[in-house]
Amino acid sequence: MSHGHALQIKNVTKRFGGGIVAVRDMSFDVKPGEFISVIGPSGCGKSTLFNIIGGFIKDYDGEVVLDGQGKPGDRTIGTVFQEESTFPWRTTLQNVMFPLEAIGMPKKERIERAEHFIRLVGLEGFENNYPSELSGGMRQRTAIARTLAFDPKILLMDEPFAALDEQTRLLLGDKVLQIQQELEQTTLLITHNITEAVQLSDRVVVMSYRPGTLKRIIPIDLPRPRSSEIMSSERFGQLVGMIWSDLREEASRGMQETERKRAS
Ligand SMILES: Nc1ncnc2c1ncn2[C@@H]1O[C@H](COP(=O)(O)OP(=O)(O)OP(=O)(O)O)[C@@H](O)[C@H]1O
Repeated sequence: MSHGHALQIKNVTKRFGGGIVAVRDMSFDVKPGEFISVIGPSGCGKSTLFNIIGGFIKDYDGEVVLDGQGKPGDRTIGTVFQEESTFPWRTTLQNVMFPLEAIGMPKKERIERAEHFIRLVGLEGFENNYPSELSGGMRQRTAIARTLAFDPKILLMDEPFAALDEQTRLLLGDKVLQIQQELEQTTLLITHNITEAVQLSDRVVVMSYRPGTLKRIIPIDLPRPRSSEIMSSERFGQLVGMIWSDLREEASRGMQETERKRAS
C-alpha cells in the first residue's frame, strides 16, 4: 500500500441548503486493519459523513481517498445500515449469497463462501430461516455477513446495533471483536454509544455538534484480544469518562439548540 492508509478523509465539508453546515473541515486517516469509531451527539453530521465516505453523497468539498487511489462508491466499501436491510423473501443463506450472485461467482463457491461468513457471525443452523424467523440481532448479523462475504476493503457501519437492546448489543460487540480478530477488517463505525466505541475501537474520533468538526481523536489503549469483560476494567472506565467529558459539552449544546428551536 503506497500511503500506508486504508482511507484518508481530507478537509471534508458538506453544506446543505438553508446555510446548514453538516460537516466542517473534517480530516483523519484510517490505517489498514484499524477499527475506528466516529462518535458525536445527535445531529452532529455522523450520517452525512457516512454517506460521503460510502459514496452516497457526491457533492461535497474536500477529498475522500481510498487506499491511496480508489474512489468512494467503488465496490470496495461495504456498508451496514441502522435500518434493517435483509431481504425478507430470502433465507439467511440466500441473503448472504446475494452480492456474490451479482458478481457472477459460481454457485458452489458462492455457497461455500456464504456458509463461511454465516459461521463467522455465529448463525450456523439458521441458513434456511427467513429474516422474520430471526431476532433483530440475528438479522443485523446476516447483514454483516452479507457485507463481509463481498470482501470489502473497508467496512462502514452506521449505528448497526442502535435498534437492539443493551444486552444483545454487548454480545454482538463480542462477535464483532472476534470477527475483527480473525479478518483484520478495516472498519469505520458510526455510533453515539460511548461504551460500544471504547469496547470495539483502536481509535475513537469525537465530533462536535454543528457544524460537525473533529473535536479529538482518542487512542483506545486497551489490550486485544478483547471481549465485553474489559468493560469492568479501570482503564475502560477512564476512557469512557474521557470521551463523555468531550461529548457532554457538545451534546448539551445540541440539546439547548433543539429546545430553543422548539420554544420559538
Ligand atoms: N439532506 C439534507 N438536507 C438538509 N439538511 C440535512 C440533510 N441531511 C442532514 N441534514 C442536517 O445536517 C445535520 C447533520 O445531520 P446527520 O444526519 O448527518 O447527523 P447525525 O449525527 O447522523 O444525527 P443522528 O445521530 O441523529 O443520526 C443535521 O442538522 C441535519 O438536519
